[in-house]
Amino acid sequence: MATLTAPPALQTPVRADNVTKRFRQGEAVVEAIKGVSLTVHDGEFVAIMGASGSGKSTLLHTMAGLTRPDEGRMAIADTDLSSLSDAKLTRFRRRKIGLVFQAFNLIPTLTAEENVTLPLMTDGRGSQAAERLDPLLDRLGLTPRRRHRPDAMSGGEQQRVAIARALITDPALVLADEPTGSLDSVTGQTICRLLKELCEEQKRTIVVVTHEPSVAVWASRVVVMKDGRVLTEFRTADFPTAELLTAHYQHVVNAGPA
Ligand SMILES: Nc1ncnc2c1ncn2[C@@H]1O[C@H](COP(=O)(O)OP(=O)(O)OP(=O)(O)O)[C@@H](O)[C@H]1O
Repeated sequence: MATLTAPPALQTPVRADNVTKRFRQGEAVVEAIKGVSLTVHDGEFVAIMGASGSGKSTLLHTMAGLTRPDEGRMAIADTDLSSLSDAKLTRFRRRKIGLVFQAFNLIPTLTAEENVTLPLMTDGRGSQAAERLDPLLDRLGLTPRRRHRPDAMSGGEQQRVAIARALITDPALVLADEPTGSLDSVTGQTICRLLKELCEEQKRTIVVVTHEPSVAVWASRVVVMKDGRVLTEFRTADFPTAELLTAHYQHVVNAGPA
C-alpha cells in the first residue's frame, strides 16, 4: 500500500484566543461562541463534543476561516487569520486546511478522481494532480471506484472521496464537521479508523466535531462545549470505550453550569 509524504511539522496548528462570534437572527443577536480559547497541538486528534447549538460548528468554521470572529483571534500555523484579506484567507485555507463535511459536498457530475483533484485545479496546481492522485486513491481504497460518479458510490465511499479531496493539497490540518453523521455505524467506524491512521501515520492534525461518543473515542482529547463556551476537556485514554466516554461526558455536561 502506498504511503503519502507527511506534511511539514507545525508547532501549534490551531490557537483560538478569546474568540467570540455573534449571529443576527431577526431582531435577536445570538452569541454562538463566547470567549473560546483553545490550543490544538501538532499531530493531535481532537474531538469537539457538545449538545446541538453549543457552538461546535461555529468554532470549527472559525478555525477554517469560513467564519470571521467578532472578537478574539484565531491563528492557524502561527498565521492570524484576521490579518488576511478574503482572497488571501481563501488561498491560505486551500493550501493549509483540509475540510470534510457531513454531507460529503461532492460535485455530482464529476467522477471520484475529478472531485478529488478539484482543489488543485482551482488553485492553479493541476500539474501536481497526476503525482498525488494515485497513491491517495490507493491509500483510501478508492482505486476501483475512481471513475464512478457520487451517485454510483456508497455513503462510506463518498466520504472517503471527500477525505481524499481534503488531503490532495497535503494539508497539515484536517477539520471535519460530523464526518460520520450521514453514515451507518459500521461505516462511520471505518471513517474514524481512517482519520486516526492519517493522524498517526502522516502526523496530520485532526479536529472533528461530533455528538457521537463512538466517534470521539478515536480522538486523543475531547473538548466539551456548552452554550458557546468550552466547559471542560479530557483525555480519551482515561475513558477508552464509548460507554465509559458517554458516562463521563454526560456527567460533565450535567455537572457544568446550566
Ligand atoms: N449562520 C447563522 N446565522 C444565525 N445563527 C447561527 C448561524 N450559525 C449558527 N447559528 C446559531 O449559533 C448557535 C450555535 O450553532 P452551531 O451550529 O455552532 O452549534 P452546533 O453545536 O454545531 O449545533 P449542531 O450540533 O446542531 O450542529 C445556534 O444557536 C445557532 O442557531
